This record gives sequence, C-alpha cells and structure tokens, in this order.
Amino acid sequence: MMMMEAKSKSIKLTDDISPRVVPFPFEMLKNHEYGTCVPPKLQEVVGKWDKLVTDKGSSCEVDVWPGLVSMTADVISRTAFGSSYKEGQRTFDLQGELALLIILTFLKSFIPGYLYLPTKDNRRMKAACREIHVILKGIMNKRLKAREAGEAPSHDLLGILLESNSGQTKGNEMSTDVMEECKLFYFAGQETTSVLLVWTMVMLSQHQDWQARAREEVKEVFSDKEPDTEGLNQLEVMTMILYEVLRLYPPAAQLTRAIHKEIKLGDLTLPGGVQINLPILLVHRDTQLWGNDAEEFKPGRFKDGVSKATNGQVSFFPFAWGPRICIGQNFALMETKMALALILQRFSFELSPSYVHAPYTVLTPHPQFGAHLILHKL
Ligand code: HEM
Repeated sequence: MMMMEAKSKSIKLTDDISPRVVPFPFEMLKNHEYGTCVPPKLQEVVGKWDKLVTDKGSSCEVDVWPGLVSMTADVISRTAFGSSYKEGQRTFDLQGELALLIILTFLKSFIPGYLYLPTKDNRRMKAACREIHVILKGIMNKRLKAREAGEAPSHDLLGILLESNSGQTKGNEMSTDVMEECKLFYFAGQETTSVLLVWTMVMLSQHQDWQARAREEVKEVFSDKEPDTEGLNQLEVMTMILYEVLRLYPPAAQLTRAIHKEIKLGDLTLPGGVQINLPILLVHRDTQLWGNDAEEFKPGRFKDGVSKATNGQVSFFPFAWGPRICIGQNFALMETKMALALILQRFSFELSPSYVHAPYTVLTPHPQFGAHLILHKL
C-alpha cells in the first residue's frame, strides 16, 4: 500500500487507508443536558483535577494515569455497549486484571503444563474468564429479548454485531464470535488510547515549547469554547505531536504474522509455516531510517506529513499496515485530541519531582509508577 501524500497543508495519516474505520461516536457520547460532544467521563476527570488544583491554590501534583484510564474505559464501554455500558465496564475491569495475570504467566511458561496447575493466579484467571462470559451473555440475552419484543436495535457495537449475526444464531444462543469481538474491542481500543494520552502528557511536560505551541493552536481554533469535531480536524500541531509520540511510544510495540506459504520479501525468502515478528518499536527508533536524532522527541519531522517524514517507506506503522490495519485509528486520534484540547485549555503541566520514567509493558507500555505531573490552573 502506498504511503499517503501530504494533502496541501493537511497531514492526516489516515486519508489513504481503507474504509475500515470506526467513527468516533460523538452523538452517542453527547451530553444532551449541556449539548456538548465532550465525553461525560472526560468532563468528570478534568473537573476532578480542577477541584484538586483549586483546593491547593493554583497548582497541585496529580497522577494523571488513573484518570486517563477511566476516561478511555468509559468511552469504549459506551461505544461497545451503549445503554448497558455500566455492566460492560465490569468485563473491561476484569480484562485489565487478566492482562496482568497473563504477563505473569508468560514469565513462567518455560515450566511445562504450568497453565494447568491450580495455582492462585491460574484459578483467578479462570474465575475472571467465567465472570466475563456470564456478564456478556447476560447483556446479550437482554438485547435479544428486547429484539423479540420488537424494540429497535441499538446502534452501539454490540447492537451492530448482534444484527449482523442474527441469521447465524440458534434461539437465544449467541455465537462466541460476538463475545470475542466485544472482548477484543477493549484491548484494542482502551489500553492503546490511554497509553497514547499518558505518554503525550509526559512528553509535553518534558518539552514545554511543544506544549505551548499545542495550547496556542487549541486557543486559536476553539478560543475558550468546548472542542468540537470540526475544530479537532484542524489541529495540525497536535497531529504532529501525536505521531511523534506514536513513533517513540507505539502502544503495540510489535506485531506477529504467520506465513502460510513460502514468500519472497526483497532478497529474503521466508518459508511457509513460520511466524515473523514486526518490531514496530525498533523500526520507529532506527537511526538508519530516522537519522541520528531518532531517539529524540521532534514532532517537527511530521510537519509535511507522514510520507515526507518516512521518505515514502513503511517505517511508521503504529496502527499496523495492510488489510488488517487498525479499524479504530480515527476514533483513537479524535478521542485523544478531544481530551488534550480540553486539558490544554484548562492547565499547564510539568513533571513532578516524584515522577519516575519507567515504561513497563503490560501488553502496552504503561507508566509503571504512574504519571505524576504538577498541574497549574490557567
Ligand atoms: C492509539 C490507539 C491505537 C493503536 C496504536 C492501535 C493499534 C492497532 C494495531 C497495531 C493493530 C493491529 C494488530 C495486529 O494485527 O496484530 C490494531 C488492530 C485493531 N484495532 Fe487498534 N489501535 C488503537 C486504537 C483502537 C481503537 C480506539 C479501536 C476501537 C474503537 C481499535 C480497534 C481495533 C481492532 C478491532 C483491531 C483488529 C482489526 C483486525 O484484526 O481486523 N483500535 N490496532
């Protein structure tokens, strides 16, 4: 697939990518009471930070990581489960716990049959899986009953999946596929976006010049008004910043692909039946591809678009590439821009002396000890 050419001054990554996209559900998240598109949980989190800062005068140390996680979890849960988002949320909490346990299990996978031993962690994993299954089944059965009662289908992910699956199911039995898709949505859509947000806040704390430029642009586009879709699409400096964070801290550090039959890749012949690893993180930081400043945070390298920054090579692929490219990339970028715009309008921020830079991989790179920043009210 061809890398996208920068269109006039616009630097969207996603223009040339197939229509496999999940649109950001502004309407679904819309707070009708106030007529705004800002996700309710984002308002709640930013409001909480505001109160903390005000109570302390005008500045305060906040670990922003838990708030960002709860915001992205709420958005993805509402998108996946609509009106049932609170029940859905519990399955996502359980999946978060499972991710941690799975990482611990990987570390012991050299012990043959370890997964089948009745250890405390293995039993907890099984119990969490069972609970997820029961909750999802409950939500689905409720929806199916509503459909039988003639209620209109919901336009959340679950509603769409159930509709598309309706011909293939027996009575109230839902195909496991629908369940698996709901579970995938969480890992694919929540972790990744909270990780992008947190490393962006850390990078902007370390690079005050870029924080000032991003805020200036947000003020220019929105003034003090709440961010809207149209304005978010105009944020070029912010797009450059997000690409640079995705380059240095790609939420998916690597991809695995199975080769089914022998294939030639340039001078390389890969035999069928093997797995190959695509080390996104290493490619994104390779000095031969990016220059001697590959390790440095320099969003300016994306000022003329992705194809210029990469010299037309596929050396920037945080959302993967080809037919299985991420379907949620527009969604993620919109959500992140919305959150950052709101935060930049209200606070300036810097690293707290208690911040420890320790990216730690729990499927995606989490800040191991949190993200302690000093927020200053503007
Ligand atoms: C910064 C945020 C995100 C990043 C970096 C990201 C990255 C990726 C990557 C690398 C893949 C390919 C995985 C593979 O093939 O092994 C992928 C797939 C996927 N992503 Fe994302 N993602 C993000 C946000 C989202 C969001 C918000 C959603 C949902 C709304 C989402 C839904 C999906 C789905 C469903 C797939 C599987 C697609 C398929 O296999 O056909 N992602 N993502």
